[in-house]
Amino acid sequence: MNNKAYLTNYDINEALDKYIKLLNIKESTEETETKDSLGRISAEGVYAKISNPFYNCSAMDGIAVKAVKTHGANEKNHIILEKGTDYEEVDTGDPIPESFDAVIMVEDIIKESETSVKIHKSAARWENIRSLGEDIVESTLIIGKNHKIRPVDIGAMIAGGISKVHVYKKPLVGIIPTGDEIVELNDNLKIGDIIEFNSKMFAAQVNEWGMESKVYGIAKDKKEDIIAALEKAYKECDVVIINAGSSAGREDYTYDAVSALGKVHIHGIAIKPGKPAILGEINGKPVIGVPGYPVSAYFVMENIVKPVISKYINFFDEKEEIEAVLSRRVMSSLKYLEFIRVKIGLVDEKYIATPLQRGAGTTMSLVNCDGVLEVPQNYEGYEKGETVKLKLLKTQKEIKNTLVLIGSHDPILDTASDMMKNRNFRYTLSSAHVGSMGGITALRNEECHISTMHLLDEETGEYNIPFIKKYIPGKELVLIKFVKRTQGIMVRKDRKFSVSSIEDIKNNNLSFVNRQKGSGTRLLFDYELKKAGINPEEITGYEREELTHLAVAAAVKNGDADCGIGVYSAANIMNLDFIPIGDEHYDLVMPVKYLGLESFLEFLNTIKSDEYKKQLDKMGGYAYDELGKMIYL
Ligand SMILES: Nc1nc2c(c(=O)[nH]1)N[C@H]1C(S)=C(S)[C@@H](COP(=O)(O)OP(=O)(O)OC[C@H]3O[C@@H](n4cnc5c(N)ncnc54)[C@H](O)[C@@H]3O)O[C@H]1N2
Ligand code: MOO
Repeated sequence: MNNKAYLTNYDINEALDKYIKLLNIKESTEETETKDSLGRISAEGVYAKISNPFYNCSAMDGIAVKAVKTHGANEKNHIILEKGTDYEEVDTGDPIPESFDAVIMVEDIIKESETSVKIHKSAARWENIRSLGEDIVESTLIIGKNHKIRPVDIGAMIAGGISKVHVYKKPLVGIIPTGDEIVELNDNLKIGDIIEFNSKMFAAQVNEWGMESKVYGIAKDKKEDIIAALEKAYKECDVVIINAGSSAGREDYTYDAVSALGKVHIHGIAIKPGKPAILGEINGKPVIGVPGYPVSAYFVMENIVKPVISKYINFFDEKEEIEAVLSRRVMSSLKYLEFIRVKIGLVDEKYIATPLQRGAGTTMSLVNCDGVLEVPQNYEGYEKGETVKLKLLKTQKEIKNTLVLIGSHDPILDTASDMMKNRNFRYTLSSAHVGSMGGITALRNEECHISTMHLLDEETGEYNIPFIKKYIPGKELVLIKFVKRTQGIMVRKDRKFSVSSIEDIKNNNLSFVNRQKGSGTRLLFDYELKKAGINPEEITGYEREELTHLAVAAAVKNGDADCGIGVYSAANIMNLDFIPIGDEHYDLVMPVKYLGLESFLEFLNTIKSDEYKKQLDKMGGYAYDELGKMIYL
């Protein structure tokens, strides 16, 4: 260990202010073809060189006339005009021949001969003429400075005679992934390898911000190697990002490498995730150490790297903000500004935000989140039900078109979600897997549109309805039959033990992986244990919990446990053997008031389709003879 272990805890805004002042970034500009300038930022106001139109021209197909010659024409009194002296034929956009000052539309004339027409309506001066500069007058401002150029701006600039435009030069951002265990994605991965993907995400972010990126090869965790990579990159690029090695470990050399070639201004910022970020400089160029964990890395890129390097182009798109009601309490450390990923649903005209996993290594939480809640430093957090401001990572329209499902997990939800998008890209199914009882709670608290559950009432042998009546009384709900599915014991095909029943798990002392409390599968397992007269303590691994059928199957496949309980399809997907223990009802429940939601109708049509049922057959272990049947509760 070394002296870097003590990081500072700089307020992010103070850190940015200080760093940006020290760097004193000077933007540079270049000329680009106007037609290629989409998304670039204008470095000066653009003024029209010519007017548009730059001569008086006809706005319609017809004839150019002298207005005075048409006066007196009406339905009763037709006037005859002679070609050449009284009129000339013109098409839309044609210049108005000299001495003419109005245009009559072709629909309003009657041809008398090849050289004469009859009119029954007089024309006012300048009628149907686009006069010089009607659209753009020479010397007027088309777009201002520091403006992100859009397709319409390109059109207007070219109409105004601007073939080239001054824009800020895109900074070239060099990205260096580091680490001995980091490898490019390949077909021969071994235990201990970490797939390199951060640099690809960074490059895409930089491109999205309107800048250029260059990803370097992976530098090994050796000080000399990192210094060599950094030296090359800073000479070739305007900005350098070094990924990982930012904290205080034995092999974290970013700090030393930046110090060897330049200076570290700040190491350690009061944000979570992302605290070990390093803000340094080599010869006036920003060199930023971004933490290795992908989620930390994402937030450091968006909240530190982006505002700093946007100084090269004097612009960045800010994320849209909305207000939402929190569905759970959010606790946060007083020490940091915390970025919390949230799922957002529009339920009953109100945005509801549900916090997602907080781990810094959970890339999927970034994929699945719709927005970010920032809990300021010195804040303990927010209470459930509080209205908070969120930064959106999706559009409000996308959120509006999302059916929010919270409840029990089954792989057929992924299939439905995928198929629904395929049928109509506008609608999305967002499902959060919190178990059947979690689904009941979400329905009761109005956090979701729809829930999935499989809850067996031991007394009556009936599924789901007794639980809904007990836990969500007084709400108008509808139960929609989904599937009957087979649950069973999942085991590896190459097992060296025998198992044909729940009793065998105990008798053969097999290690087990369980589902979380509140999940229907957990209740089923407990029910089966009780029936067999087995005490949970007699099951090795009873306390180890996974959140989904697939996670249980993966643990069994990986050899972390001998067996687990789940649905047939999960065993099938993971190529495991399956010993059935019984069938159960996996149903949908929703408030009646959502039956008309467009996203729900799309979902319902999807799961009722032949294509979907074919897919269920392929996955195996599902019966769907009642699918879609509605029972009003
Ligand atoms: N003793 C301490 N340990 C850690 C501290 C600390 O303060 N004291 N801070 C933790 C925090 S917070 C973070 S964040 C990480 C920062 O880690 P580093 O920046 O030093 O990065 P590494 O340890 O080298 O890597 C961490 C982790 O990141 C993933 N990774 C790295 N590079 C890539 C890449 N190019 N593509 C994809 N994923 C990558 C990988 O999973 C590494 O294991 O340190 C904590 N530890
Ligand atoms: O700062 Mo680390 O970035 O909390 O995960």
